[in-house]
Amino acid sequence: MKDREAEQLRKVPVTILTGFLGSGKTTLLNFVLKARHGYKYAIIENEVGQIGIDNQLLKTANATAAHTTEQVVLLDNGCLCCTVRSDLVEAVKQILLKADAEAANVLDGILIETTGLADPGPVCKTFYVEPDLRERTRVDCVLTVVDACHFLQQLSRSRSEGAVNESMQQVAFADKILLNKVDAASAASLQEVETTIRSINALCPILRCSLAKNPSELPLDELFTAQGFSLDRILERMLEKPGEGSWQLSTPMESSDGRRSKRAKTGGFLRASRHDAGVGSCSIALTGAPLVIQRFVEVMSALKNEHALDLYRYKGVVCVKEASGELKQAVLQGVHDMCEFEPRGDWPDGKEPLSQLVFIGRNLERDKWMRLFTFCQSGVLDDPEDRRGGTQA
Ligand SMILES: Nc1nc2c(ncn2[C@@H]2O[C@H](COP(=O)(O)OP(=O)(O)OP(=O)(O)O)[C@@H](O)[C@H]2O)c(=O)[nH]1
Repeated sequence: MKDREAEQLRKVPVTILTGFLGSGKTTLLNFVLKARHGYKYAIIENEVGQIGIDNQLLKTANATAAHTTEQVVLLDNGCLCCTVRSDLVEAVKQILLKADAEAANVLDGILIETTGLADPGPVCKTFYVEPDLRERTRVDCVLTVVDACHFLQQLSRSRSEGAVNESMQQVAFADKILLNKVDAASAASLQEVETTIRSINALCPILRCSLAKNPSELPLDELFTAQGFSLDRILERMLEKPGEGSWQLSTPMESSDGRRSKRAKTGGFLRASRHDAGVGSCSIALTGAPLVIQRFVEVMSALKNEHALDLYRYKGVVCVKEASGELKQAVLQGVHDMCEFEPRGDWPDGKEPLSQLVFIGRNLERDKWMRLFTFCQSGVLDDPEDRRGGTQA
């Protein structure tokens, strides 16, 4: 295993658990607290309001489960995505201190249950920007519980003008989805829910389950170590399955300019699939030429600055050309304005350059972005013709 990956795996994985009201989050956490599954998780519960009901339910469960040593911490001072990030930092530090103090207390993970209305973005960001948390923990996955019986209804319920559609947002953010209550839904409606989920988030794995009926069927270790944020894992998955699902190429790309299209043959891209409110997924694939790294970095940073609020998740593996002329493989992943981009070795000799990017969020301007990324394919930095092109971005 590479050093970088090994170092990441040494950190305590943090799972951000979301899901609309009543989807089954507390049922899942109760199972985690009560069952003899052999893992030790600390749970951070976020509730808005004066009285923490879920927390009491969880505490009851914990009290009857003497064999567990998990901790439950309640943050009840407001929604995690809005107001209590310092509480969150403090809670995580306390959990780590306790684990350090008890030699036998090997912590398998920290689970954070957000309120049914939270944007997980700022929660993720807290773990990247706070040095102590970054040192000891890693965001592993946004896990979204979907209620198979009520999801379609929740998705289309009327909202005030401009209000966020939380159910849609939670699906859009997900690295993994637990499609819950399958015991109470028909095969046809399950299929319809899955198709709708796919129209919002074309990427994430969907695991059907009955958290109340058959919780022990859940592969907890896989669930809480999904590595949805790991650059190495993203690279691995995309190289393993380059032609699957949202990575398939479809509509041929229209070149923005004939001269460039001769130099850089472009593969195509999957048209954005969208639900209402403009939330959807959009994949872009470019072949025929690498992306000039400085241009790509410039385009990505402009894109995330301009669209930070609307970009829920984005991931990609790209073939970049460095100033030296060398081709490298690089991986990126981001949430809102938080973006990680790192090289992952040389581009394999003889392999045709291929860059694949996926964006999930609102108001995805795929045609415009496609033109911008195509522009990144042209020229080399010391080429005067290329410099002329640079002013057109
Ligand atoms: N039929 C069925 N019902 C379930 C299942 N899982 C949970 N429920 C029921 O769904 C209801 C809501 O479950 P909770 O776990 O409280 O949901 P939650 O997401 O924590 O809800 P909030 O705290 O309101 O956000 C409860 O009555 C559960 O018993 C399931 O697998 N099948």
